[in-house]
Amino acid sequence: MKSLFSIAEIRKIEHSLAETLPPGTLMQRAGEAAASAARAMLSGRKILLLAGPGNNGGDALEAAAILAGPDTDLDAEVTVLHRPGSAPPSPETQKALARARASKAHFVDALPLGRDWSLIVDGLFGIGLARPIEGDMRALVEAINALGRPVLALDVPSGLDADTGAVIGPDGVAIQATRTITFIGNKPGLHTFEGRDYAGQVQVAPLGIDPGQRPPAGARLNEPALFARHLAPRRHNSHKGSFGDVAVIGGARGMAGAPLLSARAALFAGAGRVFVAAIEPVGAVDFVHPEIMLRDAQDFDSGAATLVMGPGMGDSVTAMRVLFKALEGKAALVLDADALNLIADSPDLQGRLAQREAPAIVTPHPLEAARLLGVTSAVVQGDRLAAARELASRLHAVVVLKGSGTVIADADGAVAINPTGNAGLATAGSGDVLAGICGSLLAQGWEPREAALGAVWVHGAAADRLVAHGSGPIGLTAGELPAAARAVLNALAR
Ligand SMILES: NC(=O)C1=CN([C@@H]2O[C@H](COP(=O)(O)OP(=O)(O)OC[C@H]3O[C@@H](n4cnc5c(N)ncnc54)[C@H](O)[C@@H]3O)[C@@H](O)[C@H]2O)[C@@H](O)CC1
Ligand SMILES: Nc1ncnc2c1ncn2[C@@H]1O[C@H](COP(=O)(O)OP(=O)(O)O)[C@@H](O)[C@H]1O
Ligand SMILES: [K+]
Repeated sequence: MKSLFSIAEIRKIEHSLAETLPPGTLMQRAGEAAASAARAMLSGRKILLLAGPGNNGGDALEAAAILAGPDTDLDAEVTVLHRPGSAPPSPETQKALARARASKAHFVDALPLGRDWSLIVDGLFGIGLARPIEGDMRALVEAINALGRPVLALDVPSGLDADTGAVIGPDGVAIQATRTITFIGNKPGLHTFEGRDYAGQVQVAPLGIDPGQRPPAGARLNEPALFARHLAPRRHNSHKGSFGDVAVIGGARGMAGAPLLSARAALFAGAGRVFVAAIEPVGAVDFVHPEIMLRDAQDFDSGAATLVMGPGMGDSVTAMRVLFKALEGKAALVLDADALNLIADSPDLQGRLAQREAPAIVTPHPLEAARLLGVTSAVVQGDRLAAARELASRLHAVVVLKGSGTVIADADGAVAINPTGNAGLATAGSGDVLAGICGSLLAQGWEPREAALGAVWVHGAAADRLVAHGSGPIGLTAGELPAAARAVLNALAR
């Protein structure tokens, strides 16, 4: 189980352990884990450790004491840049400092000239960062980032909020790490918003704490185990009616491509029959995928189909009418793009959505989520988990808050962050593909939460697969995603 612990949850674990473990045990273990991670990353002889005023600095000092200590077989030059604060350090940090001072580590007060560090270890601030990094600490962070050397961050890159993945700001700075070794448990902020860029590869050091001893975490990383039960082999004796119908409703004038992308994705993700009911009909057939049945949204009877509403739908009277009808009906719904903007403008439609009994998945990007919540997109991004939770509870739906580290939340408060995907997805139409996959899995009988988790995971993995084969991230197109998603789904099913 890939748990993600908030700062408050980690502090609670720390408090309960303090009663049973001798003082300083956790810091010693953190220092040992940090020293082995540093050795594994090291290619060269010069290590610089940055030690800040708190216990994160203590971890770095422990690591320095080990790397340059009497028992080391490491042939390296260890330099420590120690920045104590005005308040006295904790007793365990004082001990770590004494051990580091007694080692062969060389202490400096300012960043030495030269850029030939083989590795820089960031122990400036961890989960105790209380305000933006300012003054000479800020200058130090900027100077370290400008060096462009490999950086191992301890617990969390200094300056990053471990809960939200936001650089603590306004206009804040954070250490740009190559790798982050995070202690006790994994943390949400390392995996969403700016977190993935700042943390680099994330490694968890449990510090000898049995995962079973930790209380349940409030969030987790998405993984196939969360939805794999729906990937059972298909029965030989099945027919197109066995895998559900999807109808994509959208496509205002000039926006015909959006519902077609959704429909293709629904088809490639395994739905039995796929329709496009267009607001502004474009033609009789999709010549690339003649399997898709094209209809006119005005007089379309969707029957029992799962509806994917919104791709390129616009805000015309017709769009409003079909949305209203869908909210009145009993079909499972995926609401995306313009459908979300129409709902954001109408408290009545929001109320209707919240009161429906049939499943609904809503797939806002941060601006659409902001409109639905009546805040700015900066507020949404400032705490993506909270925004997704709030929206799921208000709309009584599964919420997929898109972006780097997509957040999936349900009305019961369960939250997951998705680890797949890459910046190649930052291209027009990739959201339409995601909505189509969501609809397809719903139509095939997946539970809404699992359909959302599965669709987001597969969509990201499809993009990762395309990048691995050289078709991205530069120039990856949304139209390539459905076939890659199909390959990912079949690989998972095997
Ligand atoms: N929680 C635990 O059980 C463990 C914690 N450990 C380490 O301890 C860290 C947390 O330690 P702390 O609570 O001491 O917190 P930090 O070391 O993250 O920093 C807190 C210190 O920085 C100061 N400070 C905060 N924001 C500042 C700013 N913007 N500018 C200047 N000074 C600022 C505070 O006044 C305080 O002195 C973790 O991230 C981890 O690295 C480890 O030793 C392992 C076990
Ligand atoms: N940098 C990124 N890393 C991972 N996923 C991303 C990134 N940028 C965008 N995405 C994903 O791409 C999709 C974009 O959807 P959206 O913003 O609705 O675009 P559009 O409406 O043009 O299709 C979402 O699934 C989003 O999570
Ligand atoms: K740090």
